[in-house]
Amino acid sequence: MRQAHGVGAVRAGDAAAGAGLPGDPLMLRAAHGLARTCALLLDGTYGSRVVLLVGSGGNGGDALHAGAALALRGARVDALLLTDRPHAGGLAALRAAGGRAGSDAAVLDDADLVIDGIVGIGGRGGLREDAARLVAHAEATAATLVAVDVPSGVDAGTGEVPGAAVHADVTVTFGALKPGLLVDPGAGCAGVVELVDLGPAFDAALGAPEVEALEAADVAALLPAPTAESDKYRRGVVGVAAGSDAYTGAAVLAVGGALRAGAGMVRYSGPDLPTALVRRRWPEAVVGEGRVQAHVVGPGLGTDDAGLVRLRRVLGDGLPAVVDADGLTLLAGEPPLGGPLVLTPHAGEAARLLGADRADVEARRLEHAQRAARAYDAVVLLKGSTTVVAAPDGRVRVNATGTPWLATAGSGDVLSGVVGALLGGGLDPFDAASAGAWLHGAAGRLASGDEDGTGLAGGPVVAEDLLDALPRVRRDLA
Ligand SMILES: NC(=O)C1=CN([C@@H]2O[C@H](COP(=O)(O)OP(=O)(O)OC[C@H]3O[C@@H](n4cnc5c(N)ncnc54)[C@H](OP(=O)(O)O)[C@@H]3O)[C@@H](O)[C@H]2O)[C@@H](O)CC1
Ligand SMILES: [K+]
Repeated sequence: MRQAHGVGAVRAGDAAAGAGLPGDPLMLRAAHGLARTCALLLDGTYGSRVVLLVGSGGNGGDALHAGAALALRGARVDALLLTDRPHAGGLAALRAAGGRAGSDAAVLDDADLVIDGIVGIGGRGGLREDAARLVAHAEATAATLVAVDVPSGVDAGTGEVPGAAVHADVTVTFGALKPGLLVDPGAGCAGVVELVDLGPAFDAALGAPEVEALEAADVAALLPAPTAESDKYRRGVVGVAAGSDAYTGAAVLAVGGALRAGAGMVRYSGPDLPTALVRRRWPEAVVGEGRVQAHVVGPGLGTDDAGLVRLRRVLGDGLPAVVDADGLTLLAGEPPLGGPLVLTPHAGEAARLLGADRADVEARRLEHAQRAARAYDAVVLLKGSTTVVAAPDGRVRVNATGTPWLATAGSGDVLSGVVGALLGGGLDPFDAASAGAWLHGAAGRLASGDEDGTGLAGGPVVAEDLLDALPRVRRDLA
C-alpha cells in the first residue's frame, strides 16, 4: 500500500525528528537523497551543468545543500535566487563547495539538470510571476527537471494547481508521499516520484495516512478467491439493470464486466432489445429478476420516467449497489435511497450530483469526491486520470493503474460491472470500489500495451478489449 500524509502530519514528523536542530540534520539527510537521485539522472556529475531554482524556505535550503553536494562531485552549479533571504546554511554550503549564486537566467540555457527548490509544503496559491517565468524558461530547455519535495505550484495537501506549476521529470519527496503527488492535477506534474527516508522518529510521528493507493499485493489480498466449497451463489450473484433500446451496448458491457471480474452469476433485467443482445453475447447470464447479492444500475438506463422506476425498484431492496451514468443523473434529484452505495461519476456527473461546476470538480478532485461521499452517504469513485475513491467516513484511496487510453466509450460500463462483481463477492463498498478501479486500470494497461501508464507506449483500446484482459489481470495477481 502506498500511503500519503498531509502537510500537518509531515510537520509533526519534522518536529519529532529534530527539524531546526543546529546543523539541520534532517535537511542534510533530505538533500543527500536529492543529490543522489540527481547524480544518477546525470549519469556522472563531473563537468555536468546544474541550475538550482531557489525560493525563500526550507525547500530552497534542500536545493542549495544538494547543489553543494553535486558541486563537490565536480558539477558546475549555479543557483538562481528568487529571494533576497535564501536559506543561509544552504547558501554558505553551496559557496564553500564552489557553486555560484546569481540571478542571470541565461545559465538555464545550457543546463543538463534543473532542481526546482522554489517552494515545497509551505506553498500557497499558484507560482508567483517571477517564479513562473523562470519555470517556463527551464521547461523550454532540454534539461531534466527535478522537483524538490513537490513540484512548485502544486498544493502538497490536495493536488490542486491553482496557477502555473512545475512539470517535473522526477520529484524527490521527503519522509512521506504527499496527497498532492497522488491526486490530479498535481500528480500529473510530478513525473516519477522518489521517496527519501527520514528515519524512524519521523515515521512514528506521522499517524494515519490521508490518502492510500492500493498495490497489486493489496488487491490480491482483498479479492475473494473461490474455494472448493464455493458455488456460484457464494461467489456472488450480481443483478445488472442497465441498457435501454437506445443504449444497448451499456447492458452488454456491464454484464461482461461483472462476469469477467469473477461474479458467480449475473442476472440481467431490461427491455427486449438489450436483453436479446445480452443473451446472444453472454449466454451464461440469466435474464430476469431474482435473488442477488449486489446490483449494478444505471449505464444506458435513460433518464426518463421508465429509468427512474427501474432505479427505484433496484435500490428499494437495500442491497449494496453500484450506481453509474444515467443512474447518477436520476439519483441527483432523489432523496437518499437504498443500502450501501458506490457511485461512479466522472467529473461532469459529480458536478451534477453536487450542483457544482465541472471545472471546479476537475480542479479540486479530492475535495469534491469527499463532498459527494458525505452528501450521498456513499462511497464515491470519481473517474479521471487518477481515480479518487472517497468514503463517507473520510477515508480516501486513489488509483493510478490506468492509462489515458481508458478514456473510451463503454469503459465506464465495464467498470461498473467489475465493482458490482466485487460487491457481490462480499467486499465492502470502499474496498470494492478501490480494488475495482485497480483491476479496471490494470486491464486497460494490459489491453493497450501501455505498461507505465503514460499513454506514450500503448495503443487504443475499446471496451471489449478490457473484458478480454480482465481474467488475465486476475490470473497474474494470483
Ligand atoms: N521542516 C524541516 O525540517 C524539513 C523541511 N524540508 C524542506 O522544507 C520544505 C518546507 O519548508 P518551509 O516550511 O520553509 O516552506 P517552503 O515550502 O520551502 O516555502 C515557503 C516559502 O515560500 C514562499 N512561497 C509560498 N508560496 C509561494 C508561491 N506560490 N510562489 C513562490 N513562493 C512562495 C513563501 O515565502 P515568502 O516569499 O512569502 O517570504 C514561504 O515562506 C519542505 O517542502 C522540504 O522541501 C526538508 O528539508 C526536510 C526537513
Ligand atoms: K519544489
